[in-house]
Amino acid sequence: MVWDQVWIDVNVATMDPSIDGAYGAIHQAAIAVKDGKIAWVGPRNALPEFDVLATPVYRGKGGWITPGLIDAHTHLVFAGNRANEFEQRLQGASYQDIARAGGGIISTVNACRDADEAELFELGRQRLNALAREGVTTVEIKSGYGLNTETELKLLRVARELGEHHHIDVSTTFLGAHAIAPEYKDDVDGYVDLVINDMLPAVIAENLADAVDVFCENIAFNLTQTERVLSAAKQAGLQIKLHAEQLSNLGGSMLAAKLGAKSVDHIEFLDEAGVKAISASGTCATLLPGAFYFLRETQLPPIDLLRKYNVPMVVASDFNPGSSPLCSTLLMLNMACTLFRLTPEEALQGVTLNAAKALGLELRIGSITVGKQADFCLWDIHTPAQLAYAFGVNPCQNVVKNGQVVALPR
Ligand SMILES: N=CN[C@@H](CCC(=O)O)C(=O)O
Ligand SMILES: [Zn+2]
Repeated sequence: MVWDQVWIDVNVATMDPSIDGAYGAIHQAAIAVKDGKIAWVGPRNALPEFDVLATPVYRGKGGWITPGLIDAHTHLVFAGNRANEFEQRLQGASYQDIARAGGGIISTVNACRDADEAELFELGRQRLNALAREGVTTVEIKSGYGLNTETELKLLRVARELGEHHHIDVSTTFLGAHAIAPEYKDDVDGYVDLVINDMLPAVIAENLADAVDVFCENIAFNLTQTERVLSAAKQAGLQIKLHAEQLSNLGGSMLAAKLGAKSVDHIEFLDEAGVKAISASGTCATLLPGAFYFLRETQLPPIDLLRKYNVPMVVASDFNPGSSPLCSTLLMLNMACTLFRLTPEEALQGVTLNAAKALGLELRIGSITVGKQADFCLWDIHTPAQLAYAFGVNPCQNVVKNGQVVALPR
């Protein structure tokens, strides 16, 4: 047997639900890789004979291997920063006050309209490097800071180019309905027409989006407007997801469930009826502890209800300049446990297999399973719980992407 590489002297948290036990763990394990895929995984003493002269063998010194981490909700391509609003909020202004006064998302929109693609690409590359150092191998990147066709296309082109020039795979999401463009502040439905009839066709023509998202909220788009955009996206064959129940309960998650959304995101104000609806539709619940922590204006999401109805919980950074300027998926693991009381295993599921589900990629990534893409990380830890337990000293030792050991950016 000749494989491309073999890993031994490791413990493996496969995150594969078909393997019994916490984390789908295999202790004293081995992994074999062939043609960019997982070819074999199991106990070291069951590893089939292989040609040791022809096969590179990596020793993990008893560390743990997990699937490559997936950050399934980011707004990572943006220019400018909103530290001034951070100061305003610390002096008593709310996120909604600032948005209603013409700041918030619109502040970043102005910066993005002025920025060129090269500047946006370099900013995005640095942020992807930060996530890559923490073992992230797939990232979702949304647009939503253009609010005109030209700039929404610019942001999505940059997101696509980042995926082409970085080892991290990028899944892109069109979020033209992120806020009402200043030019349409008195004609919201007119702006929704622009999103559906002008932006969406242009995004599709250049194949720039894998999914479409909307911000359904009292400072953004109501249920009717949200349904118009998501229905148009579905009709065009794109996956849909929704920023829902972040600051209030408009019933966005119920609508998303009805339309078969891959995920509803934030959901701090989600109620039991909404949880039952997303459970029935197989929609994932994307938890964004960074926004909860940074804004401190919302309430805890209904974790016990999500558990009760077996809703797949996703954990993501929501990295963006306004509500979650926290570019760290490892920090989100810690916050998912310390703030939202997830178990370390639930949190790790949230950045592996469940995150893959939220992106429609669970057949390809998210667990260490024979036939899946060989995306995995070696960590200098004694138990997988350490990934959520401690923060600040990065335990990531090696990253394998598509079966290639990658040189992590310094
Ligand atoms: N709430 C909507 N969108 C982002 C925040 C965007 C911003 O404030 O720039 C979020 O997911 O939190
Ligand atoms: Zn977001």
